[in-house]
Amino acid sequence: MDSTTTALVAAVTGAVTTATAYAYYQRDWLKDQWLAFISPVIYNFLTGTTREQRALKYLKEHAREGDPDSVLATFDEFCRTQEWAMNAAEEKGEILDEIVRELQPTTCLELGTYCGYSAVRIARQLSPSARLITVEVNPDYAAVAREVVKLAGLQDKIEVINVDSADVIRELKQTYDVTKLDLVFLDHWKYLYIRDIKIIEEEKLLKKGSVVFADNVIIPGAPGYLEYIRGSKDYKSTFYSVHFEYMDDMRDGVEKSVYVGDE
Ligand SMILES: C[S@@+](CC[C@H](N)C(=O)[O-])C[C@H]1O[C@@H](n2cnc3c(N)ncnc32)[C@H](O)[C@@H]1O
Repeated sequence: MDSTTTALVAAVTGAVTTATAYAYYQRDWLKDQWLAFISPVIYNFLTGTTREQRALKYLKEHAREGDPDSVLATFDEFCRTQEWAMNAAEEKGEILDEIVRELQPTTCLELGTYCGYSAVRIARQLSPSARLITVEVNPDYAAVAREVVKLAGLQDKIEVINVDSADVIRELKQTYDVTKLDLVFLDHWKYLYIRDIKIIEEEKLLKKGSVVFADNVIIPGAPGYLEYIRGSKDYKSTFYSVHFEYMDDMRDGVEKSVYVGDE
């Protein structure tokens, strides 16, 4: 072998070894990317359906109609055994459950419905006179969410609105007959948390004791949100370190902020 060939073989061997070592050490990350983003695209292409449609089909086949707990457990099962989906999932869901149990909210707003998992989670614990308005900008997701809500038997408690969150917040008082919000769940696109909490404040929708609960403040993170909410004298915030949805090897965080400002 001449010196050029030797150098080439050494470079290729080095590159392959480095790539293999990198893939080995990043195997959890690679597995997560595969589950969350790559495999759905392939399944969608092969089946002509979307992950959300497949989830709905699974729920209709396996969950007990009119039983929110069964719908949630079946959705968790789908995400753990079939395909990953961006639901708040069990661990964050239990924190949300505790907030709803303690707060006993009358009027709740969720930004980011997706397939309705967290909406069902919240609404199943609401008192008969309470309601949840949940906002989803994607019409396909909103359509699936309405079916999931119906399957859980919660259609009288949950209103799924298919509009951009900012537009709904500005219309809450006029169009949706909301005076104040007891609970706000921020779970839409993360860069919008800061925009929308400011609109909620401008619209004077919070009262003393209202809770703003924000998901995914670490992964992927909500730019500017934590700095804003923790730096404001109007909130008392608590951070919870939790696992990222359905990924037991990845840590995320949620932030609960109690409004203590002027009404
Ligand atoms: C993480 S998912 C929500 C998951 C859901 N809360 C659950 O746990 O079941 C985020 C959703 O927010 C929606 N979204 C993003 N930007 C939005 C906006 N400006 N207004 C309403 N929905 C939005 C996305 O389409 C997506 O379905």
